[in-house]
Amino acid sequence: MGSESSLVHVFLVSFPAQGHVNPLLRLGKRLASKGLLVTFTTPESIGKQMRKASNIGDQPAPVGDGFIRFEFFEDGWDEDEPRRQDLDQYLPQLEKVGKVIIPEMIRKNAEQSRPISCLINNPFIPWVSDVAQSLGLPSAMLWVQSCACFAAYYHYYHDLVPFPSETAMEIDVQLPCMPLLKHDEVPSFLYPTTPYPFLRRAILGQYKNLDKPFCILLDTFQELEHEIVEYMSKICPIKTVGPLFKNPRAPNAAVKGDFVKADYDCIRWLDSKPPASVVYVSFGSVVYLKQDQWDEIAYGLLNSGVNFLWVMKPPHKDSGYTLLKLPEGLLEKAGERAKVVEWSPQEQVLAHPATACFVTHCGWNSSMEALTSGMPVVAFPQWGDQVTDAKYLVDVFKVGLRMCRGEAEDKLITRDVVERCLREATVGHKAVEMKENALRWKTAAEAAFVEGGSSDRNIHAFVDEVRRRSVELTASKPAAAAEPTAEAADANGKSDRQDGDSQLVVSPEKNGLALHNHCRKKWRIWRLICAAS
Ligand SMILES: O=c1ccn([C@@H]2O[C@H](COP(=O)(O)OP(=O)(O)O)[C@@H](O)[C@H]2O)c(=O)[nH]1
Ligand SMILES: O=C(O[C@@H]1O[C@H](CO)[C@@H](O)[C@H](O)[C@H]1O)c1ccc(O)c(O)c1
Repeated sequence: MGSESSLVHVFLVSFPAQGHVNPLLRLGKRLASKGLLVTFTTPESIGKQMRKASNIGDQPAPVGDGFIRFEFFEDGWDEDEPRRQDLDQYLPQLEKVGKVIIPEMIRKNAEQSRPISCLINNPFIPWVSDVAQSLGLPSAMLWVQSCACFAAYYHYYHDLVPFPSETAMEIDVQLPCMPLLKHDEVPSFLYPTTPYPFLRRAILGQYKNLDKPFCILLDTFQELEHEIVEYMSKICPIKTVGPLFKNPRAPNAAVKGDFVKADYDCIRWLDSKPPASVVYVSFGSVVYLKQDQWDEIAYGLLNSGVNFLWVMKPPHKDSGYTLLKLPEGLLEKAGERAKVVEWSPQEQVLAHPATACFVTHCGWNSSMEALTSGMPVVAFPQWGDQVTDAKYLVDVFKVGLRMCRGEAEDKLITRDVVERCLREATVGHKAVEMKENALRWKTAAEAAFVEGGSSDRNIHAFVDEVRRRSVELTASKPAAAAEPTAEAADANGKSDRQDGDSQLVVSPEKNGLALHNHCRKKWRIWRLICAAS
């Protein structure tokens, strides 16, 4: 392991949501384990929660051959600003502030002998690749959903195939190398009637900037989405690097990004239960069901006779949702059969031998975690990618059964249906078949992430490319940075990339680049001295 400041340094910028932070942080740990210095950043509003819930310290944490460290930034709003819950207001604010503050953070890191060689962002904050370009730095993007969803949004954005529209609401969608998607299996933000047009805008924003990252990393694996990965890799520079939540070389479980402290009591409770006897129920960090649906699920769980572990997180105070309650007396009736927590250590729950199946909203992180843990699912998708993930989990990967088709159907799933699904998922031939398939995916996932597997090779190639570009950055003359060419000046401060590969960039942020080079030269001298002594 090198000293922290002698390593190639990548800077990860995350949108502040749990489903975004988790995969980017996991990528960070993976990159660190391969010998990079990784700085992870997201707004302080979330940083504060992460520090409290996940023991994030001020010092760089060693992970494998490298290190990970955290720097949070102020998004310019008060701590309790309710507008953060409104993406149409929050995303422009984040962009306005981020475009100023991220370059400052990068400059500071260079001054402190940690020059940055690459920026990586996740969706909803595509401007990070503009920042990288303006500083003459390479950038990459981590897509945090399936490759199938990546392809669906891509084809929608470029208008390549017909999607449901106001005049043809219920058409099925045929995308290349994908199963036929019924109108309600397409990512629901693309429905003409979506109540979340702001989320469509947020996701599609990334596609405007898709030519900027030199690489698009996907938290999936080649063998899982074989055909569509192959197809999309002919169009975009994608690399599958999942499942990211497994880090075979350097797990460093101490570095976590939970916003809420996980309740480990539930693991002790699981320890007391027989193998494959517990249904785990969680709808992730954003989905919030209606009270009447909650009641039906509660009675379905009670009537089915299964043990159940249920995550009931309180809603954000500004979300407009009211606290969901369990029907009176239900927990008393369930007694030792039930455990309710506000937030679980989900990875451990899914890996626990007592857990039989997972009732999930089918967010992509939960879907990947279930597949990789060999855990069958009962799909209860609501919106966005969840409806497409449910289709894949049930019909393509064959590890689950469907309890609902999504929020757009506006249908109450009754306690009888819940009970029937839970029985089917836990006992009988369907349950056995789903478990066998899930275990096959677990094995395939392991083969992808172990040393030499498809995802490991892709991470390795990515790290090599970051290193190569870092050397190019170092080799580029500070003089070039200090004197923009006429062409670059004409480009009004935009980067002056000569070809796809060259990162010899003239930018208005010339001081940043000059500093980068200056510092890297200092290191090389320092390393020579160390080697000699
Ligand atoms: O009680 C819980 C519920 C969720 N998660 C984690 O939160 C993330 C949720 O991401 P996902 O994409 O599944 O759903 P989202 O919250 O983004 O809708 C996953 O990594 C889960 O492991 C967790 O640790 N404990
Ligand atoms: O994080 C949000 O949405 C979740 O993102 C996951 C990764 O893209 C996805 O798999 C999951 O299904 C989504 O629930 C999110 C959505 C809306 C919003 O206003 C947020 O602040 C975050």
